[in-house]
Amino acid sequence: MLELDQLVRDFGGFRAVNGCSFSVAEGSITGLIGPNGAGKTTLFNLIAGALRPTSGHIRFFGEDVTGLSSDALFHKGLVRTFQIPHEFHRLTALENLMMVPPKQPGENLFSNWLSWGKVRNSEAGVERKAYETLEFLDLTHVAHERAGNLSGGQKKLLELGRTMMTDARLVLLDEPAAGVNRTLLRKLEAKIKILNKERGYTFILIEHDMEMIEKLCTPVVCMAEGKVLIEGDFQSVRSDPRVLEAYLGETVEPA
Ligand SMILES: Nc1ncnc2c1ncn2[C@@H]1O[C@H](COP(=O)(O)OP(=O)(O)OP(=O)(O)O)[C@@H](O)[C@H]1O
Repeated sequence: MLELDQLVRDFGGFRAVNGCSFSVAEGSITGLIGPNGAGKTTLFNLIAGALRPTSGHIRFFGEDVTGLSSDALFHKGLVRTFQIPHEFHRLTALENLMMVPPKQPGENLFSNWLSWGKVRNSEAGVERKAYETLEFLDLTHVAHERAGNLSGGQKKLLELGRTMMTDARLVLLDEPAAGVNRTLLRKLEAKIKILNKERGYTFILIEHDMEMIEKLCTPVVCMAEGKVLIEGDFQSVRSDPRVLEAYLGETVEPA
């Protein structure tokens, strides 16, 4: 589904991503781990079109999408969520979801005039879908609450919900566990699993919470110093001495 081919990204004289290559299979949940500063978020920004690579290529379903804008990628089904959820604080949870679908007929004043019936039907459809999404996430009790008043975990669920309002194929989740309490975390994991198994979403997940990585992710890709250090199942990656060395910054003898 996604192929990264020798991606490089420089910031001035500093190379944050240094020849990164790996592939993501459709239907997988790939975990992206690595110590602080390994280049994970920069790589996400390259994949999602927020940054242009200095060199290298990105292919999505075989098409070279290197350098496409995040908007263009969004329309192709590649969606990213953020470490800090980007909800509209003053809008309700329901309205936040209704904001998402691109190219609603209601967006355009001229088409409003020409086909107001179509606009009304489309908006009703969007509202229904938004309610269904809130039901799926067990958030109906906060449907009319301002998003700014939701808890950190509820905001993460809402962010996931925004991906469900699109025709997402590949979702990039940036530290979904950060700042989420244990109970909501289990719920978030369960929802990600259902979206993967039943709705066919493919995920790449940056996470420092190894419990979440272990539960959800195969394969796991470990980055260090802008490169892929090792890729494999959770157990083999976790027990690899190079991974321990990267995290601890010192050589550890294999067990
Ligand atoms: N806009 C920028 N300008 C200059 N340097 C940057 C910029 N963005 C990232 N970097 C540097 O690139 C390196 C990789 O950062 P990045 O945020 O991608 O790491 P990360 O693996 O996501 O880390 P963390 O796990 O701490 O979030 C870091 O040394 C960072 O300081």
